[in-house]
Amino acid sequence: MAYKTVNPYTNEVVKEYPYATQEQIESALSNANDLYNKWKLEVPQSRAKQLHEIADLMRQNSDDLAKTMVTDMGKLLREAKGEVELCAMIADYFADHGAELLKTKKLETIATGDAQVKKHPLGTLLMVEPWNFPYYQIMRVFAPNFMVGNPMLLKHAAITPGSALAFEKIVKDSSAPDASLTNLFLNYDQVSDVIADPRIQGVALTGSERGGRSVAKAAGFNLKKNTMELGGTDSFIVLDDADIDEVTKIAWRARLYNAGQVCTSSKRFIVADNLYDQFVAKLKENFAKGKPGDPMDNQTTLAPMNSEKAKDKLQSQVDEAIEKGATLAYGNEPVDLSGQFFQPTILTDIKPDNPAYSEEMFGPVAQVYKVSSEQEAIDLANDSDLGLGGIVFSGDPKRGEKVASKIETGMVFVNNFMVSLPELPFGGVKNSGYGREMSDLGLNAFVNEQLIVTATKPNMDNLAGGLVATDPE
Ligand SMILES: NC(=O)c1ccc[n+]([C@@H]2O[C@H](COP(=O)([O-])OP(=O)(O)OC[C@H]3O[C@@H](n4cnc5c(N)ncnc54)[C@H](O)[C@@H]3O)[C@@H](O)[C@H]2O)c1
Ligand SMILES: O=CCCC(=O)O
Repeated sequence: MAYKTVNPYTNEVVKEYPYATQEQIESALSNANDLYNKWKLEVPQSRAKQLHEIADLMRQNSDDLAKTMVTDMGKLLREAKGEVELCAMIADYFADHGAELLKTKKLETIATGDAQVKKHPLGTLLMVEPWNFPYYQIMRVFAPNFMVGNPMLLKHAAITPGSALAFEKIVKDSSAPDASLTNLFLNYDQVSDVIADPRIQGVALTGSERGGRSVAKAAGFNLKKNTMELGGTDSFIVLDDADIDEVTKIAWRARLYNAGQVCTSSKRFIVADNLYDQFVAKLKENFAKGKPGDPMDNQTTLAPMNSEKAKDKLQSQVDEAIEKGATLAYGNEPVDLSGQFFQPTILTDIKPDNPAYSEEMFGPVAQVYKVSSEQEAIDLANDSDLGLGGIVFSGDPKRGEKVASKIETGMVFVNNFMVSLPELPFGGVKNSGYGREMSDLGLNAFVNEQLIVTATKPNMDNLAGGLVATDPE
């Protein structure tokens, strides 16, 4: 069995699903292509009502949807409900603004005729998604592309099949056409085959660098447009004039939210030397407060990790970091529960030759670095192959903004927690990937921006310097 829900709190195997059959794949591609041929003749506004309906259905079914996610990958129930609400907000946002953002743009030109860029759908897309936000990752691609008119096939993570089916059901229960989103339990070879199919016109992946490289290779070989939302080692810079009380209220949340399994979690805290001791002491105090337990229980504040495999990988990264010279400032004790719990852990004194310096740790482990100048903080933040997000704290927001603009990542927040909202572009640089999701940038990721220049009759007068054949006479 290929796709499997294993509850990471109880370790119970809840349900298993086989890989998709060739017939299922062919039927999904064919139905999606038929829908594309229908949608391309319609205006985006005609889909807004259906997208609002999907938002409403998500809100009405929030409890069940949230519980499905908790069973699949173990996040806290109240965080799961927050994720469902964010999905509904994203759907509402693109339903309200999609048509306006996709409207035809007129261009000023010396060419003969009226020039305009029209935005057409591209065709069917394949989205390949990870388990850490089982619905939100889908919705980031689904809502904008539904408005554009691109039908979608979903390949979700093998450990979150329940969430994949629940999202698909919401779409099918709405008045949106069934082929708007089809879930397929694909294996990696089937992913490559689907990408190669001429009916697929784009691929959106969120996941690891390794997964990204594989899928981008197949997309590149087949000349399919693609976006890659990959990992991060985001820094949280505390400048020497920062308000340490405000900083410490945010810092632990920025690391421990979703059991630390967030691409934009603050993974490297880079702290000015005058505030370092206070920062580490307060981080330890806050990390010690987590109450492990059943993620369905509202009293629990420390959720299990998503799987035994993920926990084992994090444990081996922490063990190696310590073996190679890092100081264990807090944590790394076993949690006395049978689920996949990892005690929040703080590592310091990590030198550049320690593998932990450059690896992404995808769980509740914070690295803290001491720096003696603003420039040292910037250099350390940029000394990474990844470039997703980041946070800068300063008593002077203008100074914080200046430092933020020197950080080589796709997103930086000054004096606050990073938030993801439909109107804000999301994405990274370097090995964190390329392209953006959400906002107008995400909406335009898979659009044919078609130039049309309309003249009433030919006029050669204004073509001097243009690429035209020389007059034979
Ligand atoms: N930038 C972002 O928006 C973002 C968001 C969430 C997670 N992430 C990153 O995702 C990673 C955690 O997720 P993961 O480890 O499950 O990622 P992963 O790359 O293993 O899996 C993500 C998806 O890609 C599929 N996949 C992986 N390799 C593939 C291959 N060779 N062919 C076809 N499909 C393949 C998986 O089955 C899954 O559906 C972390 O690095 C995290 O930072 C990034
Ligand atoms: O895990 C990555 C997405 C989380 C976010 O939107 O910040």
